[in-house]
This record gives sequence, structure tokens and C-alpha cells, in this order.
Amino acid sequence: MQATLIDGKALAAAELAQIKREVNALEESGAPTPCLAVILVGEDPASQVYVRNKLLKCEQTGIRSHCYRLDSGVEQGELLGLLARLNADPAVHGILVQLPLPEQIDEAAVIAAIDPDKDVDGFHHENMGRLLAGDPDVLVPCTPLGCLLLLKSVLGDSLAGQHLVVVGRSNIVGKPAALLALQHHCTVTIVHSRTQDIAAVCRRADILIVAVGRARMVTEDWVKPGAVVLDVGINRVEHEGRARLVGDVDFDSVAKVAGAITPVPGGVGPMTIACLLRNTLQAYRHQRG
Ligand SMILES: Nc1nc(=O)c2c([nH]1)NC[C@@H]1CN(c3ccc(C(=O)N[C@@H](CCC(=O)O)C(=O)O)cc3)C=[N+]21
Ligand SMILES: [Mg+2]
Repeated sequence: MQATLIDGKALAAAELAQIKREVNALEESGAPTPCLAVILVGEDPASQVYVRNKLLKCEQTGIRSHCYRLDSGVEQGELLGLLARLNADPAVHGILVQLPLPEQIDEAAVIAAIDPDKDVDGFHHENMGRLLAGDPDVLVPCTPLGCLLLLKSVLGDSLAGQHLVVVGRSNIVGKPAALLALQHHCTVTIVHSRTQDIAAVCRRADILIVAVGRARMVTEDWVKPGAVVLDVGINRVEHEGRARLVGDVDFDSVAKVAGAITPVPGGVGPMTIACLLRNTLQAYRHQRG
């Protein structure tokens, strides 16, 4: 391997330490404590792990959190009722509904029911629109925001003129990552399952962000020597009879050609959570004026 390993865990720890200092300062000034409400529906094991991590990081930074665990069979009306109460509660500054939701629940309707000012995921259409319009104060989805911080840690503050290719076009990662990169003056390409000669397009990237959910899809022949590669994928695979996490990037082969690369685990994932807390603080400040 010749690529520099991008240590998302360390960068996230630094980010959390900074958030903790800011929360402490609020505390000392006598201001109320920032508070995040998390809603978890059902028993999806991956969701339980992610939610536990989020609550743990809240605790570490002094952000108050409250987790609402709802039965997998809960009716949509009950979930919407809870959201209405959280929207109206001035002591709650951020609301996160863990996805995916059970099939009887309309995800779009749930996201639309969150107060955009408390939408720390940045998934509400109002926030998506503001990101598209280039509003600098908008709440930006946590994974793309984490990617941006990781890129700046390697490349410095300016990403101007870099050709950034995003693999995947989801509303929660691919599209907002592309918009955020565009705002930072990158030349942006989005590729997806219907793209012709996807490897050739990726090979032109100075920066490659991969968010497709297919284990080890990106191999070394997709990567320009020296490129920065961010792997958003979290895939659980069997390896020698044991469960293991791998990304969407074939790490061992790509690390031979890339200039820098994020590992899985320990790359984008921890930064996603740090950015969730960053967004909670941003939402708090906005609500407090
Ligand atoms: N409303 C909503 N907002 C989200 O931001 C959201 C969501 N729903 N649903 C699921 C995805 C996924 N996601 C991750 C966050 C942290 C790690 C993370 O910390 N990963 C660790 C490994 C954790 C493990 O062991 O599984 C790492 O990469 O090092 C991974 C994935 C947030 N998501
Ligand atoms: Mg994510």
C-alpha cells in the first residue's frame, strides 16, 4: 500500500472535542443545553448499532439526547404525532428519524413532517432546496459534510478545480455530496448504474466518493494514481466464516494506486456522527437567534 490512510476516527474525535468545548461554554454561560431527539422504529440490528453510537457521542460531548424507541408495527399517525410534539418542544433542537423505516410507513411523509430548522439530517425538501440554491446556513446531510471535512484534512481548504466524481445518486449521499463539492468549486460528475464505461469516468477523478452499497465494487483500475478516495459504503460480508465490514471500495487493491483513502470501518462513518452533533449545535444556535 502506498496511499495515505485517512483516519476518520481521529478526525471525528478532534471534531467531537471541539463540540464538547462549545457545549461546555454554553453551559458556563447559563444557556440551556443543546438537545437531540432520536427516533428508532423497530429492531433492525444495524440501525440499533448506529443509534447507540450516536447517543454515546452525544453523552461524550455533553449534548442532551433522548431516544424514542417505537415498535416495528407502529402506525404512521403515531410517529407523526410524536414529531409534532418534538417540533413544538423548545427544549429539543434537533430531530433524527433513523432510516430505513418499516414498509407501512411513508418515509417521505415522515421527513416532510420534521421542522426544517430541527432537521439535523438535512433530508427535508426545504433544506435540500436551500443546499441546491447555495444557502451557506443550511443544514447539510451528515455523510456528505463528513466527506467534505475529510477532504479538507488531506487537500487543505481549497478544493477549487478538482475533478470530483461521485459514484451513486441517492438523495442522502450522492446528490448532496455533489452539490456540496460544486459549492467548493470542484468540477463534478455523478455516475451510477446506467453510466457507460463507469471505470473510465472514475479514472479521471482527482477525488472519488463512492456511495453505492455494493461490497468492493471499485477496484484499482477505476482509480487515477494519486487520487483521493472516500469510501461511504458499509457492507456486512462473510469472511472465513465471520461477519466483517467492508466498503464499496476494494481497499487492498485501490490503496496501491490512490494518494489517500478512507478505511472501513474508521473512515467516513465516524465523521457522519460527528457532523450530526455539529448540525445539532448549528440548529440550536439558529433557534436561539
Ligand atoms: N436518519 C438517518 N440518518 C443517518 O445519517 C443514517 C440513517 N438514518 N440510517 C443509516 C445511515 C448509515 N449511517 C451511519 C452512521 C455511522 C456509521 C459508523 O459509525 N460506522 C462505523 C462502524 C459501525 C459499525 O460497526 O457498524 C465506521 O464506519 O467506523 C455508519 C453508518 C447513518 N445513517
Ligand atoms: Mg450515511
